[in-house]
Amino acid sequence: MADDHSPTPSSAGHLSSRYVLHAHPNADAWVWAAAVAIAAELRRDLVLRPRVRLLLSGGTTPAPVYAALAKAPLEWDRVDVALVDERWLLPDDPDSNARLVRTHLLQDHAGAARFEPLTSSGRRIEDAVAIANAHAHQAASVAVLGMGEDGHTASLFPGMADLDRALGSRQSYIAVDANGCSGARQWHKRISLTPAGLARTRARLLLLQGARKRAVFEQALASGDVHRWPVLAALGTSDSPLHVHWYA
Ligand SMILES: O=C1O[C@H](COP(=O)(O)O)[C@@H](O)[C@H](O)[C@H]1O
Repeated sequence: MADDHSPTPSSAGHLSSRYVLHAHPNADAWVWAAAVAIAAELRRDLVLRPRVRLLLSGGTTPAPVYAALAKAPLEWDRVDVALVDERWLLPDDPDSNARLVRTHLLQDHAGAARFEPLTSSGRRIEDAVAIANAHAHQAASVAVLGMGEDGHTASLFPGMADLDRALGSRQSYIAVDANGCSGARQWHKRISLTPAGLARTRARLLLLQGARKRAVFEQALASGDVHRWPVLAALGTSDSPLHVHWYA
């Protein structure tokens, strides 16, 4: 399914009801539409619950959206911010997803939010995963996802030895080793949200930039093979589709 800005791609086939494509004319429109959409999901749940949960990705794409979202006038002191995935790095490491979120989201109004990094000094990866799974009992209002040009999302990489275990897991988070997956670069040891964890979030957004990523997404939809294109695990249902925000 696509919105007014863009025709439904014919290659989307039977998966077309599981996502909505929002094609934006430029970077500014993309940033503000995505930030407004995330804020709206949070605001909706803040009316219903004492605390709400927001799951965020790292990588090179989302920083400007996070900076715009930080300016949203929400009751941020009732928002728990957690990560979709993390490289096995300490939260203050410049290459960690936690550092990206701290630098770009936890500023302005959003500085009042409570942040739960996935890693901590002296914590073993098994303990980090157990803590993440305990926190995940509180269902998230919204998850913000990215996608690499290899078709990975969160830390679910094509060809990863742990991919089947991740796809079949009933846990929300697992530790993975993406050794040999070029998209994981030097950070092969990671913690990732699983499709089961993602299914527990009420809404999900995928942030994409550039013609290459759009082509990768189309290729994934045409193939339908989640092992080759793990981003397909992010697709929602016809009742709760994945919202894909894209600009060229
Ligand atoms: O390694 C990661 O990559 C993906 C995609 O990142 P991008 O640089 O292509 O935007 C990201 O969504 C994920 O959180 C991160 O750990």
